Amino acid sequence: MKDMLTKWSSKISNDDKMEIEVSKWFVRLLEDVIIHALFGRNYEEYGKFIFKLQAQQKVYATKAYEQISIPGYRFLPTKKNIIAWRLERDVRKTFMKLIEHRRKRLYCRDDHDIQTEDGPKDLLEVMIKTSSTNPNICSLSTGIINIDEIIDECKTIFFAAKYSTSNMLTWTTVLLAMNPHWQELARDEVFKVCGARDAPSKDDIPKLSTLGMILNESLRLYPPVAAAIRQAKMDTKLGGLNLPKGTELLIPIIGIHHDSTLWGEDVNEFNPARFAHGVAQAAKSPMAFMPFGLGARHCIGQNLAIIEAKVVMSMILMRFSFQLAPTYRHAPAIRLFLCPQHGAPIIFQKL
Ligand code: HEM
Repeated sequence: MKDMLTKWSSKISNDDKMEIEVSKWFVRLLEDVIIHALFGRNYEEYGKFIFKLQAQQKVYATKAYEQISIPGYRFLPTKKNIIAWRLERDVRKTFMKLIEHRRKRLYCRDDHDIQTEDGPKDLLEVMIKTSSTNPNICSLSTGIINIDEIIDECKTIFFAAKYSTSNMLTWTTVLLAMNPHWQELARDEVFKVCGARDAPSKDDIPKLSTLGMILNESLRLYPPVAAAIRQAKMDTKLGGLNLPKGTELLIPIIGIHHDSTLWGEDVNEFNPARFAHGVAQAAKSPMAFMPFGLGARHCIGQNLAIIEAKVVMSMILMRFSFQLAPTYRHAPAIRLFLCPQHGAPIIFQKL
């Protein structure tokens, strides 16, 4: 993070202003955070390679999402499908290599000792330890989860964590650029809570309540994940609806967040104060706010995402004031995730 801000500062000479397209920077920042949290420092190369492959996958997935879906089409060996299948194979192979390497380092040394008695250092280590009930057996199939499940979890986290959190940061920066009053309130709070520290400490994070309200309002107006999907596992009665087993439901998170019967007449306005008394009091229903989904399968990364966003936004607010660039065009679009279609050019000035 400090690296990114130093680069921004060096682009701005003296008290000049500088235009920065923030969405690209936030994506790169999130890649670093995820690689370190999931794999640890030594696996940067693998991580970067997987991100490169997934970025290509996203292009194909977005195109497929925007096209009319013809049943069975995805199984045909068209040029696009062949490329998509190859990318999927390569992602899997790279994860497999990485997990194998890590597992060997953990358990399969010559002396067959467990390498460390310490607690797990990152998420991958947690999963590897869960996958093997007997660490002296060099296998990933004796435990609660197997290698295919570990790979699937890694794929989801790599993809979901990067684009969702970077979009939240982008929209929050755009909204604070559009609303200088709230930008000022957030900055005042950051200085008051963090004092002379150049980044918030672990104890500062929960005290940044205005910033928390701003992040919630940003997630309400521009939820990075615009909808969730559920399938009825059995014949179900839901309110007045009878849902036969197998029925798929699309829960329109973005629609619920913009429903004036739940949020009031100012539903389309940026008003973080609506969250002043907590999420449950912000709307007519305590379930109306669902940027991370609801229920047993809600997002596992919710707390991490909010901590990341508080750290990033407060470090920016400490150093710069910012406003929208004249080239900014407001055009939210769903490209798998809800993002600004033409990017987010912002003008930064050193404080
Ligand atoms: C602003 C950031 C984020 C948003 C808006 C977001 C949103 C969501 C949503 C809406 C779901 C689906 C929940 C449902 O179906 O009910 C989900 C699932 C998930 N998210 Fe996130 N997410 C974010 C960040 C993260 C991060 C940082 C991670 C990982 C470190 C993560 C990992 C996951 C995983 C693994 C699932 C699947 C959970 C399951 O199926 O049990 N997400 N997220």
